[in-house]
Amino acid sequence: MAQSKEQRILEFVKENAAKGDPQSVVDHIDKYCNQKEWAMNVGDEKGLILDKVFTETNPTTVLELGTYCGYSAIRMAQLMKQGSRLLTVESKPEHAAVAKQLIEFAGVQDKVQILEGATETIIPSLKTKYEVDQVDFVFIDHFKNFYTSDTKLLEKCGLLKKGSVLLADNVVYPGAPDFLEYVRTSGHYDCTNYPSHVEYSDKLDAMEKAVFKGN
Ligand SMILES: O=c1[nH]cnc2c(O)cc(-c3ccc(F)cc3)c(Cl)c12
Ligand SMILES: [Mg+2]
Repeated sequence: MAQSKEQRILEFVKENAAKGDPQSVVDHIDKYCNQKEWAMNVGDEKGLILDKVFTETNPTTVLELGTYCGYSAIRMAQLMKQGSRLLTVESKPEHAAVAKQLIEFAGVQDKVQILEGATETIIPSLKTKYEVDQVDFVFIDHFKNFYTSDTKLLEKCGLLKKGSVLLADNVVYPGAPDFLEYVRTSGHYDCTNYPSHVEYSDKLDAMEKAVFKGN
């Protein structure tokens, strides 16, 4: 079986990064994806926006939609306070397998739980199966077609509280126009746009922060 790009990223990190050092893992993923093969990690430029919004929120319960290789999960885990937890949802088993190994190599496995499956199936099970009450921070970075439906599902399942922060990647490229329309016009969110660029590229992109105002 030929090695996948994600497996090559994992191998590069294991051979070059410092084990147990999340920032070293993040830096080496960026180094590989800048110099060798592009990959859809949030990256260093948008990663700084993620860090800033995450730190401002200082969340206890974090949900990520779209794990991929675990880059943003590792980035967030190193900023998380004692006793907080990150649940990250990944639909592709081969991506979840690489993410699990990178998260363990980084030493943040005690804070991060990977949930394999479709978001529309997992979100309704968070309260009962994963003992989640409400989420303080949601990083949306899976597929643009599911941004709006998953946001509405989070609302319907009572997972958002006044002040819960949604941060969505790629709202310009590949783009999530219906999501922007929804959060900006529904009346349930206070929105902020953060212009940036596609990871490891000069293509324009942006992230959108949407703070839930309560029901
Ligand atoms: O599918 C994605 N999910 C989560 N994040 C993504 C991302 O950050 C970037 C891209 C992307 C951008 C430009 C390009 F030329 C090819 C791919 C995708 Cl496609 C995703
Ligand atoms: Mg993305």
